[in-house]
Amino acid sequence: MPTNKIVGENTEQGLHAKFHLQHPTSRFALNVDLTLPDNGVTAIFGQSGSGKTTLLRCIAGLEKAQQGHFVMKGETWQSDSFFLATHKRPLGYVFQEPSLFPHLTAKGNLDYAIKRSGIPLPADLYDQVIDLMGIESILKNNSQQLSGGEKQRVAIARALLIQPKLLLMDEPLASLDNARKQEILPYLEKLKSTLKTPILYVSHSVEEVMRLADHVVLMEDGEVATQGQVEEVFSQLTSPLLFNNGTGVIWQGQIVQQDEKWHLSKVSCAGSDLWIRNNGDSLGQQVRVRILATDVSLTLTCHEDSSILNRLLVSVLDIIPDKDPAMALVRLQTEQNTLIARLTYRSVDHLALVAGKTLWAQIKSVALVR
Ligand SMILES: Nc1ncnc2c1ncn2[C@@H]1O[C@H](COP(=O)(O)OP(=O)(O)OP(=O)(O)O)[C@@H](O)[C@H]1O
Repeated sequence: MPTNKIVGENTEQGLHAKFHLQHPTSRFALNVDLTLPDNGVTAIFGQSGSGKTTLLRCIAGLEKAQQGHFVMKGETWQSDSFFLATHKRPLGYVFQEPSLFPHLTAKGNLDYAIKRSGIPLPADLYDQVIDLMGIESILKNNSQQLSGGEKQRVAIARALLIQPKLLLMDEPLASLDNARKQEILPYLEKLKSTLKTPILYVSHSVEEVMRLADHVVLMEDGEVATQGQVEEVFSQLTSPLLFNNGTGVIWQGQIVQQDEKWHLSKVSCAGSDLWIRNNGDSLGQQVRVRILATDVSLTLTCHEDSSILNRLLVSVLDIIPDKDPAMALVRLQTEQNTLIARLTYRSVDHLALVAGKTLWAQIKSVALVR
């Protein structure tokens, strides 16, 4: 494979994707110019028809954009004068539907992919991937006998065994029912924490994005509406897509104290401490918590006589109208994070909320998402 280094450009790190594509048969146009991290999970998030799959297909070389540039860690896959064919791009692609060969066993599907990749497999990688996806016991099963969730785990293992430099996942959970989704999500979390390969993960599920993503690209009408760290994007409230029942924030933290008596753990999140139920996480562990806007209420004084465990001193950043005309989303500044409370306008008026006002946020529930 050619190395295709771009001379004179600082592109040794990160992914650079620039595409302009106009489908001849539709009004849709993709116009993106993105620089993304070359590690962790980047979620491509957006409503149906916003261009998420088209972007992934351009990166894979499955869609030939009128103008296309793609450089990964200094290696050009596409430019004005160069186009690396899809089968030569070192990527794994996991689709919504697992698409295994029906006449082969799970193992047969994996062996076929390894052989086709032509890259020698390090001795321990096979076992590591099988273990990571938890598919040891189903390897001998014919792929037609596998459940939807098992098929998808085999398909992910297959994508990993070709040793990709980039893993593209297009709504890998979309064809599964909720129970199967919940079954696979822990495998994806394990994958993310074990694997060094960057993952571009297309989804329109807030839950999946909040659980898995480090970085988020929000797509609207073929363009990038916003992008950034997952905590940043969800606290901005710049897009109508972020206004729904799942509106809330994500905080990164660390377990700093265990309370054996009450089965609680204290999570320190950039200067704000939160008590959560002890989920068996060990001291020092990095965790991610999600606080829904509907679980935050505001008081002018600190209510220590309340059943609510978590109270933080906050100041009002801004007040944004919700989709429901009776409701407002109040963005709040904590020590170093942003918090969002969903209140009625009547409460906003009653508390005389204005930007800069200091008050107490009571957090009814904090969910551990990782
Ligand atoms: N081959 C094609 N020819 C014409 N139009 C297309 C083609 N492929 C996609 N489109 C259109 O491009 C737009 C973006 O489609 P795309 O599949 O990228 O969206 P998406 O955000 O991935 O949506 P979803 O979440 O529903 O999968 C849509 O309006 C779609 O109808």
